[in-house]
Amino acid sequence: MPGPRRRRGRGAPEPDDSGLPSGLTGPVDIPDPPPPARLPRRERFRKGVRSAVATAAGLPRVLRLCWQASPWATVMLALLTVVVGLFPALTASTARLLVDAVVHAVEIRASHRPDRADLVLPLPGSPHLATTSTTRVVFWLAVTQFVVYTVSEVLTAARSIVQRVLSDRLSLTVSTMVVAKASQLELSFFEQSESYDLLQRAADQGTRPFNTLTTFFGLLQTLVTFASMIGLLIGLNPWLGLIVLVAPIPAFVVDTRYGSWTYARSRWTSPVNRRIMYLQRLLTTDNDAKEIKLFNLGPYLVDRFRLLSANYNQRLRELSIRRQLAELGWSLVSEIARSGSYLYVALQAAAGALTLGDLTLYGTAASSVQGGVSSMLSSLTQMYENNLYVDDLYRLLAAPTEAELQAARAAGRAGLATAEPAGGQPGPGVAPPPRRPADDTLPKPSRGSALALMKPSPWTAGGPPPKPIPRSVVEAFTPTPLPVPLRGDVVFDHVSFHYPGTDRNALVDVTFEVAAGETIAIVGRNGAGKSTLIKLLCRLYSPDEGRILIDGVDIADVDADVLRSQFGAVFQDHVSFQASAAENIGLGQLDELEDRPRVEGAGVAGGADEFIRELAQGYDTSLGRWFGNGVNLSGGQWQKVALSRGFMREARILVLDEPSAALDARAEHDLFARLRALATNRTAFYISHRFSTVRQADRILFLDEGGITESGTHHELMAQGGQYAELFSLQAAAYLDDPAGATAPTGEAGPTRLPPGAPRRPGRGPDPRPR
Ligand SMILES: Nc1ncnc2c1ncn2[C@@H]1O[C@H](COP(=O)(O)OP(=O)(O)OP(=O)(O)O)[C@@H](O)[C@H]1O
Repeated sequence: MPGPRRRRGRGAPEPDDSGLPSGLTGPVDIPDPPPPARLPRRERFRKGVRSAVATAAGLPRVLRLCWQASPWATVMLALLTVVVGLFPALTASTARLLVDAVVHAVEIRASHRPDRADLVLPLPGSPHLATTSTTRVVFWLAVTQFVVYTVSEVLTAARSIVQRVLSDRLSLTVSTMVVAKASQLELSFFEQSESYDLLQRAADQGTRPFNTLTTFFGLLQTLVTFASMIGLLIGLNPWLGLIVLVAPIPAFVVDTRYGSWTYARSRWTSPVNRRIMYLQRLLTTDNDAKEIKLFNLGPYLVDRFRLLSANYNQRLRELSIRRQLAELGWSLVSEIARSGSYLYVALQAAAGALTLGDLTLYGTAASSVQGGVSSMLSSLTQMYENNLYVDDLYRLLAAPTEAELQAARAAGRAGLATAEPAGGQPGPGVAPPPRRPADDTLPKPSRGSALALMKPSPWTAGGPPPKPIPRSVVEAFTPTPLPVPLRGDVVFDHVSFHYPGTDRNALVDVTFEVAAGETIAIVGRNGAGKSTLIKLLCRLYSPDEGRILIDGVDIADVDADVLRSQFGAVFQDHVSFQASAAENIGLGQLDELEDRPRVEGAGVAGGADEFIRELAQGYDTSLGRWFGNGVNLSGGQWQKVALSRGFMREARILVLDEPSAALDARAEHDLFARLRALATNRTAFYISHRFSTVRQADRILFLDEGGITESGTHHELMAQGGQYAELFSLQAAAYLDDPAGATAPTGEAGPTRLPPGAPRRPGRGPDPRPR
């Protein structure tokens, strides 16, 4: 089904749901999240049940994560937890026996009876009676109590150690999963601010799965303690047992309520938190320091950082204080119930209905049971709260990877029904456009559902994790191999594209063919779509419509890594790695990182060799000052290093996006000469605003508002007298100090006048100033 025609014009950024569309300005107050809808009692109950089920259902995935992190630590922690859970009952029973033995000894002394105690020994056959002195009994019971305490302490310490080990491993596993996942996602994922928030929440909450696990094991331990204690307590008085059981329930309700509030608040404040981190980065990295100082932005940014951080912390503090106060109120209710029942037992003991040992046992058991109930309930609350965060982790992990999306798109094109994966991927019943076999005629394919594939993913904004792309779809996809050796023919076949989150087409129906070995210059005014075209060629994004073919193979069907290994690229916003010069270049071909002759060869090709050799340690010199005492390079030198990295590969296709922006005229001239030499048998795409270089290309494509408006050699375009001719003349005139821009050098023929009637459109076209 044809998709809607997109507006051609400047795309407006999507409004940020946080109400703070800028990272630098806007209100610093964090508005309250919208109040949760007040649900009828029955609905609240249902919701509660659903939350409980979701919390319980979340447990197996946490256990799986723990098992993945360390199977032995998971098992050890489970065992130790259960064993440690038995000890409070054991300690209470020993204490009761000890107190009763002491009371017995005191009574014997007071009544001057012989000092003897009868012991019932649990031996096979009939109960065996042994007789000993009361002092001995007291002595051995005290020893037993010491042993019980000591073993309990040792086991508790062992559990803490295992817990620590598991926590570290789990944190590492989770953060590795998060960064690995981030590296597999499509570039489009990063275009949405919700994605960033989700990524940040998932990365920040690396310990949450572990908290769920410890809480769960804590719950188990409490259950064991609880079951053993409640038995002792009910033996004394069933009603007392009931009171201590029920008293902590209100505190649980308060806890649950605040648990979901805390999570809602953290979701709400996440965009603010991201802004705080952005400001922190601006203020602490050397790249940004120059402008921050020059424009004296430091005090403003610091102030904003302080205000945002203070508000953020205040919000968290408020919530925490409210929670503490509410919990305090309800714990007082529990305390009154506990003290009242203790008073009752004490009165019973005073009246002789219970022994002192019973009183001791009751004291311990009652506080243990009550503590147990509230700890079980708060464990459930914590598990519920942690589960909400763990959901974020799983929501991120469920985001389809680049490879999965490729498989889903291929299935869509082949007309296979795929299960509906949230996030706008093709679902059952999506009628994809018929894809034509690659041929020379290249009729225009119809608009299709591929647009839907790139829509912002609604699931990043909350809700249940998306349904994953079915394994069968992923496994059914077999990437098409590229021909070996690759020639490097490139065809754009009616390609249109818009960036996710915008409603403007960055490329509109772009069609052209490039023969292997051609050097193509792409020119056009700022924002015309030049870099976008290159990004699509490298498959950093997928076209909404149309196809891109390399040697007749649709790149949508090629494995992304295989495809990209055929490209040598330098981007406008290249990376300056804080690493040695050799590493900066060698990273262009990771498996050849250590191959120094090759690295140096690439350095020569990129024009960096000369100045690198003059550095103190040559190619081993550290570039940038983040780590160690490195050297800072000039913009042009960094660009030459990036260019050299692009030349590290034996790539069939070279993509240079404004490689000359920071180069002086001589350096650019040399670069282009080298490029021509290196590009023999290689296809090269060269984006530049410098027409003196551009004119040397085999062919020039002129882009305007996302479409190709002119194409040909320099001479052909000058003869056409179109936009290219106009802009070339403007730039040449600036060099020749001819403000009218009326004279125009054309190739080797020397300056000529623009053809009469050639359009002049001031304000359009690339920056005509000489660079
Ligand atoms: N990541 C992005 N998300 C949304 N819109 C984008 C993104 N990158 C570029 N655009 C928009 O797409 C259009 C084409 O941008 P592109 O970077 O391809 O232009 P360009 O011709 O390379 O410009 P320049 O000469 O300034 O480098 C512009 O309107 C730009 O605002």
